[in-house]
Amino acid sequence: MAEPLTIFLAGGGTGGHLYPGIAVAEAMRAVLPDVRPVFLCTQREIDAVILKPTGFEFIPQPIVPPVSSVGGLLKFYKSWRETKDLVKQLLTDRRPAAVLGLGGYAAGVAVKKAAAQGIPTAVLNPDVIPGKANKFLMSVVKAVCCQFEATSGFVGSSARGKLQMTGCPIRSDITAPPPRDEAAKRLGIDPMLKTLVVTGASLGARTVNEAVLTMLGGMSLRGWQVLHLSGREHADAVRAGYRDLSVTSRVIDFTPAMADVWAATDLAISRSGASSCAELTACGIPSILMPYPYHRDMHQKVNAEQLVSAGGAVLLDDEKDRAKNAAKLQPVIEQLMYDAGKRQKMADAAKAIGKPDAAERVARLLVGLAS
Ligand SMILES: CC(=O)N[C@H]1[C@@H](OP(=O)(O)OP(=O)(O)OC[C@H]2O[C@@H](n3ccc(=O)[nH]c3=O)[C@H](O)[C@@H]2O)O[C@H](CO)[C@@H](O)[C@@H]1O
Repeated sequence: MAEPLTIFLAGGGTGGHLYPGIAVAEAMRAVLPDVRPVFLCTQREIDAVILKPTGFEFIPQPIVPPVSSVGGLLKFYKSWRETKDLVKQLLTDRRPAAVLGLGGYAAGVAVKKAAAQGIPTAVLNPDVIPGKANKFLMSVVKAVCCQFEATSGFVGSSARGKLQMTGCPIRSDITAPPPRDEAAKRLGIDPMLKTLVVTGASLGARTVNEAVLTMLGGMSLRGWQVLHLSGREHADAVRAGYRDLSVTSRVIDFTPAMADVWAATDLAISRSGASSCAELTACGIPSILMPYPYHRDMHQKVNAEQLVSAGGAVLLDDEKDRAKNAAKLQPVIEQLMYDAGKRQKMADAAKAIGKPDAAERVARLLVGLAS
């Protein structure tokens, strides 16, 4: 009997890196049932929280993020060396047929080492602007899987030929959404009310949470409820915030059931990480995007601009100040909440640039590289 094809998926540390990998792993199984995806993730708690329920094998690497201080860099180099030893062993023991980098600091060692050994490699690049790890890896990989055409303006001419506009892979249950009523029931929200979803991605976003709570203190929500995905770290503060408000709300710290969430969403306030953008467009959801304001390259803002220029979203800079953010948010929300026609136009525009089959495209590419 032929041995199953092992494929390494390297990266982690946030949902934004892991979920596209999970989507590709699921799609590879559909293309080739005896493929064996193995995740080389990080030791962060969120990685285990996300990967355990999938049933896919995962191996945490000792890698830590590079922090720009002498101590931080020393820690990073030490963890890089330890990760190199682990990866070297894994490449020998498990003999993967291909390696996919999922972006971020936890992808670098495995993709680089595999490429040096002649194993076919590719990276996912779902943000418009490639991150440091992807820039570092573009010269060694065979393919760079992108979500946005605009990425070609941010890479050198040698990498440009490797770009493939696959889209950002999305979990399969999200692209085949359940009926809205059933989703609302499972989420514990009222199916008769319209739903404003607030999300700061898998870890939550304190400034987004605070902006929304402050805004809600100054308005009433006729016919609407709020489903607030707070992030684990911020759940207590957000729950306490709603106690003082007369708003129908449900706070969930983190849920893997995003298919239910998006199926029940009428309007979203969201960060603009790559997967959030991919899900909002694939599902056709009108949104107000508040990009993460602390990255030097402001890549979430550039992601958001792609949805805005298509007409599917409104961009609102996060001023890192709850009162200023709330004051800017309120008129935009009020206008969209009570203008169903405008929401529908935005939903259609978002959907027009969505790529719901991205996972399958990347899976086929990877299986092709591996065989
Ligand atoms: C702060 C930061 O540096 N974030 C980066 C991180 O993604 P980060 O994880 O912050 O954000 P993304 O939008 O890419 O992904 C969030 C994912 O978490 C899921 N989700 C969210 C809440 C929840 O309760 N349950 C759940 O499953 C969403 O459905 C989505 O799939 O990598 C992305 C890809 O390089 C970048 O674009 C982001 O800038």
